[in-house]
Amino acid sequence: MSSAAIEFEHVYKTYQPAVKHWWQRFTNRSHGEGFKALHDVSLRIEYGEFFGLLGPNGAGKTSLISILAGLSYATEGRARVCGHDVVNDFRASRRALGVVPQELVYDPFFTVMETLRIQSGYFGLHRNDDWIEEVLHHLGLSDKMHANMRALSGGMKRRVLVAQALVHRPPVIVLDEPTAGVDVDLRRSLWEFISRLNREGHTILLTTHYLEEAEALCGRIAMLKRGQIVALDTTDALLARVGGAGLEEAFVQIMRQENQAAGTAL
Ligand SMILES: Nc1ncnc2c1ncn2[C@@H]1O[C@H](COP(=O)(O)OP(=O)(O)OP(=O)(O)O)[C@@H](O)[C@H]1O
Repeated sequence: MSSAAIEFEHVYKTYQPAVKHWWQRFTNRSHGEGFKALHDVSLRIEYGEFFGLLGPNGAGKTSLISILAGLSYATEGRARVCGHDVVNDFRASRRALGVVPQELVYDPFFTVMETLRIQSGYFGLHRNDDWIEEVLHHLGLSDKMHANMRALSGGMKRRVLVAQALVHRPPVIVLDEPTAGVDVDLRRSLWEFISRLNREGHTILLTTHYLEEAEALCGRIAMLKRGQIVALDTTDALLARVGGAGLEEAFVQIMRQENQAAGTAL
C-alpha cells in the first residue's frame, strides 16, 4: 500500500506509574499496572487532508501526537510520517513534520527572529530569513520580529510557536489546540494562513476543543475517548448523523453513547 501523510498502526501507550522511592528507579521490577492512555489506535491520514482529532480532556490526543513527533514512544504499534517510521527513520519523519505544541514553551533569552533562526538551524537551514519573514507577516508578527520573547503576550507567544513549526516548510503540520487562549483576530488570521497552506498541499492534523472550528475546517474527523477511536468519518457524514444539528451535537451524542456502553456517567 502506498504511504500516507500520517499513519498509526495498532498503537498502544501505557504510562508507567511514578516510583514511590528513588531506589526503585534502579530496579527492573514493575511498580504497578501503569495507565493505558492509548488502546489499539489505527488511523491513516492521506496527503492534503485537513483532519480533526477530537476528544474530551485526557482522551489521548496529545499522547498520540507526542508519539508522532518522537517525544514519546508507543508501547506497541507503529507510526509513520510520509512513509517514514517515527522510530527507525526519526530524522526523515521529524523533518516532514511541524508541530505546534499545546504548552507555551519558549526560551526567554532570545528575540522572535533569533528563536526562529535557531529553529531553522536545527533543520540545517541557514539562509531562511525570507521565509521566516513571510510566516511572521501572515501571523501578524512582523512588528515583533526583534522583540524579546519575554515581552510578548500569551497569544503572541503562541503565534511564535506556530511560526516555529513552519520554519522548515514541513509537508505535514500538527496543531495541538493552537487557538486555546488566543483572541478572535489571531484565530481568524491563523486559520486563513493554515487553510492556505492546506490548499497549497500541506496536510493538517488539528486537535481542538472548539468544535465549530473543526466543523468549519476539517474534511474528516476522528473522535477519541479513553484512548480509543470511537468515531471516524467525514465531517459531512458526522453532521448528517444528527440531521445537521452541528458537530457539537454529534460529539455530545457519540460521547454519551460511549459512556452508556461503558456504563459511566458523562
Ligand atoms: N507522562 C505521563 N505520565 C502519566 N500519565 C500521562 C502522561 N501524559 C499523559 N498522561 C495521561 O494520559 C491520558 C491522556 O492524556 P493526553 O494528554 O494524551 O490527553 P488529551 O486528549 O491530549 O487531553 P487534553 O484535551 O486535556 O489536552 C491522561 O489521563 C493523562 O493524565
